[in-house]
Amino acid sequence: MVTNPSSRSMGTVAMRWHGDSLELLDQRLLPTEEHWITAEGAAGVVQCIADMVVRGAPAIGISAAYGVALAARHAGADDWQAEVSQAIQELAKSRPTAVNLFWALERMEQVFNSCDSLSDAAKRLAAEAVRIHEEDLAANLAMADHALGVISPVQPISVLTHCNTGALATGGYGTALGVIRRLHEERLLTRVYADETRPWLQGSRLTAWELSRDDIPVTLNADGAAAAIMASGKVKWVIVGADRITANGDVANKIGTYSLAVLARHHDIGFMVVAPSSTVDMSLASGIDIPIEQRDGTEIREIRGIQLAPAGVEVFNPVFDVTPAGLIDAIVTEKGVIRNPDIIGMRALFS
Ligand SMILES: CSC[C@H]1O[C@H](OP(=O)(O)O)[C@H](O)[C@@H]1O
Repeated sequence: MVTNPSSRSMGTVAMRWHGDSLELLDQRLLPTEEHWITAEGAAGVVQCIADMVVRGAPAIGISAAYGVALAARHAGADDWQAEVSQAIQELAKSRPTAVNLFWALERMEQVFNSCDSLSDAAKRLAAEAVRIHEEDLAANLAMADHALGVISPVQPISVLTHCNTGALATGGYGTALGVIRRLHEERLLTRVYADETRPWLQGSRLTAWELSRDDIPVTLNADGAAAAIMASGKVKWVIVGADRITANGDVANKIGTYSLAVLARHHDIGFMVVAPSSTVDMSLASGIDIPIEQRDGTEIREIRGIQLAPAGVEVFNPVFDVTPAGLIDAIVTEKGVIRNPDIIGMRALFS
């Protein structure tokens, strides 16, 4: 029996699996509209990932896994192997930076390679996608436990976060936002400062929405205000997610993360990265090897069709940057914590 893991996670969810169809909450429309899209087969999932209906490294991987399951479900009896293979290839092209996508597709491909009939593939690929989803939720809960051990606050603290790493970006609960959620549950959180996260505004549109829904105290700030917030002594930790972590502990995350790490070091504030092991890519030696997605300049020139800049002005829009391991105090995964990450610490946990 294929279940919907989202039904077991508390509160906000990004996706709903029904055994034969996948619904995605359209994150482009939040916070003003809660609209669910039914993905039209694997091609529909590719479109939803590329257009950022669903986004966030773990959520992309989970959605892609469901996309492969849908490909098997919709495949023709004669050509099912070619159709599923093709779907895996198309899904792999949907976004380049978050390694969770490729990790999930590899897991699905392994199952697919051992299937001997279409009905076997349809059943087992759906079950594997659900497992990937469930494991991600469990990893988030485990990471929150580990992170609390690192922070070990004796009294409530305020923290600063960037982008959206919550239930919307994952299989549920969240990575960095899961840690923040746990601090709140333990009454150890005074307030979250949430960077608005230009240009796509994951912070203002998604994080502020998620936290407000759960009555977690949040103050939204322009990205440029982070330095002043840190200088004021208000925050003890900067807590962020990741899209890819390389063998030496370098971290690709939403554009603007690197500058936060520099600022945190200057102000002697802890800098924590929270990500499941599916975000770790030990095949890349360092962050310089990470493919950084460049998105269309329209994301900076306009907001929802409203012109913000001279039409056609040249735009530089890399949507991720790389934070060098040396600026990170702790990488928290469900397998454990790497303090002051380097290749030795990474290998100790991931090889
Ligand atoms: C726990 S999500 C990791 C990550 O995904 C976000 O990117 P995007 O919204 O472009 O998919 C961001 O970098 C988050 O930190």
